[in-house]
Amino acid sequence: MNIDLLHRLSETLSSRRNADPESSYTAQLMAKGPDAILKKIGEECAELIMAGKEGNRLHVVWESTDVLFHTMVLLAYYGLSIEDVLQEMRRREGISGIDEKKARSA
Ligand SMILES: N=c1c2ncn([C@@H]3O[C@H](COP(=O)(O)OP(=O)(O)OP(=O)(O)O)[C@@H](O)[C@H]3O)c2ncn1[C@@H]1O[C@H](COP(=O)(O)O)[C@@H](O)[C@H]1O
Repeated sequence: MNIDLLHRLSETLSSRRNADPESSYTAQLMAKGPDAILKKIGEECAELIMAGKEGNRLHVVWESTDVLFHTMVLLAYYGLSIEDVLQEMRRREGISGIDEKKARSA
């Protein structure tokens, strides 16, 4: 994964928070508020599920990118970035899924 690209994209998305809604797709989506972003994530997740069911690898990559992009828009909306997600992934590194499940239910 090209982490620099994700950091650059995070910065761009963060700069869209107070941008003119007419100036970009992201600025327009953010101006509509969290419900609009969440609706978009829901739609993109549904499209990813359909792509996964059909088994078209290119389609799976395309829809995964849409899900990741819109998730990053939500993060930026709340003043977060991909770095916050990477930090959580680093924390989980080496923790088995079973340990994580126990930690969540504790
Ligand atoms: N990676 C993306 C990206 N992925 C997907 N999309 C947009 O997400 C939307 C996906 O929604 P759909 O597939 O449903 O397409 P749609 O029907 O056009 O969308 P809706 O009108 O229904 O919302 C499309 O409009 C895509 O253009 C993206 N828009 C922007 N980026 C990146 O974000 C940066 C900032 O974008 P802007 O703020 O828009 O300039 C860009 O430089 C890109 O690097």
